[in-house]
Amino acid sequence: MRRKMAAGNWKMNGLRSSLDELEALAGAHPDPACDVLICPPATLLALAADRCAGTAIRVGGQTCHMNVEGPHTGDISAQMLRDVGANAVILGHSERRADHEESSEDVRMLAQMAQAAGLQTIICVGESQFQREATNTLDIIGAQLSLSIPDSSTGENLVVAYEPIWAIGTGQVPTSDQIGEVHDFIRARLEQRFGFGVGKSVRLLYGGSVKAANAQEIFDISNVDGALVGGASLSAKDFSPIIAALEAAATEPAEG
Ligand SMILES: O=C[C@H](O)COP(=O)(O)O
Repeated sequence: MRRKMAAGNWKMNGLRSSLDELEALAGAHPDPACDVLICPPATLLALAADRCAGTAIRVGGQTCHMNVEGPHTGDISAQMLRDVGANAVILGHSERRADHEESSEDVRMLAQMAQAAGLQTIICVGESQFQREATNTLDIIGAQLSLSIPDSSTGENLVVAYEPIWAIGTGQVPTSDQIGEVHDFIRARLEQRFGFGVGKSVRLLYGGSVKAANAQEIFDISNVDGALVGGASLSAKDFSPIIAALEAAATEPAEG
């Protein structure tokens, strides 16, 4: 049975005072029935790792560079993330793909480096509103999966997050059927490429306007193993009920 995962992406939010939220979260979930990961901005990563030491919360980066070190002003390598205590890194988020023109080929190289450095890679895929309306969603997701995910992936070092771009930060959430269709498709593609064992063991997260109010319904969907949460992960008050909903789902038999 796949262990569920609640991942928080703080994006470009958070000052040192925000780290108090981690203590509140750790206090509310001392022994969670799911993985809990927080990905703060790089400025807070080392501090967050220190604050989370001895708790069930793990920390991760939001991207990394494809080289180990060198003349790349402003960039951070996977080894550097690992060095400050990160266990994971989000790669290929649609905001990175749009703001920094990261292609799926770029994402695959970043993921190779990150996996080689011992980081779990959360690789994001998702369609735009335009692509969904043109009924191209599965073609887009299929291409992103095959180009972004490296051959070095395993059930331990790969997590895939399905994040429809039109649902991110908008309050617009796909229907359960829409989420289920894409998650089932991703599962089938992973099984096809990596074999049944590995394909079945990779966790699939849904991301896009997940809140306490809709979490349970989303976690009941086939092949949804957790969530990648943006806005609602910024405070323990908002993230804690999402984790609780996932813990409740973790006690039910896995589907898919
Ligand atoms: O990485 C997280 C996602 O982009 C979702 O963000 P959101 O929960 O604020 O919609």
